Amino acid sequence: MKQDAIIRFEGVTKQYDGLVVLDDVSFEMEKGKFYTLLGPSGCGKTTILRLIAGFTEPTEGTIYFHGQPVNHVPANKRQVNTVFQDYALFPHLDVFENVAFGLRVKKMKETDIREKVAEALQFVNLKGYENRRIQEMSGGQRQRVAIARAIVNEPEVLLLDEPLSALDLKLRTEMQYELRELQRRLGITFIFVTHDQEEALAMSDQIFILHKGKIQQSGTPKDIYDEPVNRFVADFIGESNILPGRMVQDFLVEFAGKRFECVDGGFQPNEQVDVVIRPEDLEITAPERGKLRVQVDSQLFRGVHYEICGYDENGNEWLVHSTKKAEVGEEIGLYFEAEAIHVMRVKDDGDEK
Ligand SMILES: Nc1ncnc2c1ncn2[C@@H]1O[C@H](COP(=O)(O)OP(=O)(O)OP(=O)(O)O)[C@@H](O)[C@H]1O
Repeated sequence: MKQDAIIRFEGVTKQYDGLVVLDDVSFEMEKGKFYTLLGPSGCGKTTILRLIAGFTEPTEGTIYFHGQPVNHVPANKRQVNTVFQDYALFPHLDVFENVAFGLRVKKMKETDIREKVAEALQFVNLKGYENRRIQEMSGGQRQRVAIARAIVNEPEVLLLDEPLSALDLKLRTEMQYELRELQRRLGITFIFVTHDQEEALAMSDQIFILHKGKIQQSGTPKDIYDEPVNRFVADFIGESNILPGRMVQDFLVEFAGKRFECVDGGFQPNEQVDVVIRPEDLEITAPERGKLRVQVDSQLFRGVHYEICGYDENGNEWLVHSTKKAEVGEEIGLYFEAEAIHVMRVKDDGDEK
């Protein structure tokens, strides 16, 4: 175990009425990092948060905080606070009293409460809003009140369950910066749940990708984007061209009816593989200069690039992001470096093939 692991799951399974929601999940989280649980609806993200918070217990396996088992430790005895999707603020109380709530429950002295609430509101840039009613606050401000209410308790871990999903895109992007910055300043562990892959890539130190009750991959945003371990991850994170292929030998892979040099090794000769090439790693050339020939089927202007879709001679679909324009019906060449080819073992990702 790492020295500063604050939370550890060991073989954690969670079932509801016989339905396996988490299946033998193990991981560690360190102090002071920004973690994101990412995955499609129903993959078990909220269940992990509920297990960490102590709202529910594992069916099997053990959860440790600082190396101590906590399966039976109640929620109010854990150094964990949660910011919920709907914020769960008290509409009849003003901002100050919403933030002070947990401290009053703990029967803290009034002077200490004033000091701590002021500090928490300062942290989320809401100084001066103490006497406002919740109804008079915007969506982004309510979000910040909810965060202040959680951090005022000085938790070791802050759980955030899709906290930005109610906000419009512009505010959401602003709050992404704010939350990330807040986490850095506070230095506490944030565990953030989202099903938005761009949000996860932008905010996290480490991402856990969940699917069908299993962690498919964990790593830094860059690791996961550059080196997805299976089809599910490659497809879920960013846009990808994913093709079935065969490893001829190390550093030589066959797909789309041709052989290409690549930088991946350690495979069995003739091993079946999946090949990923990101759309931005494809370059449009004259047909005779490309590694593949593609007939352009559609084109969309996306502001920073054109999104071009076409088919090669074998009927494989190709998505290309390019600053160069192409004409529908035109034959183009696609060039890519050996480094752009990412070869993955055909691993079971829980999906029916
Ligand atoms: N208390 C419960 N009783 C029975 N089934 C539950 C319960 N809580 C969750 N589930 C089921 O467990 C599965 C995982 O739920 P969970 O809320 O963890 O998913 P999620 O990844 O957070 O999804 P979403 O993004 O939609 O919130 C779902 O199929 C859900 O219906």
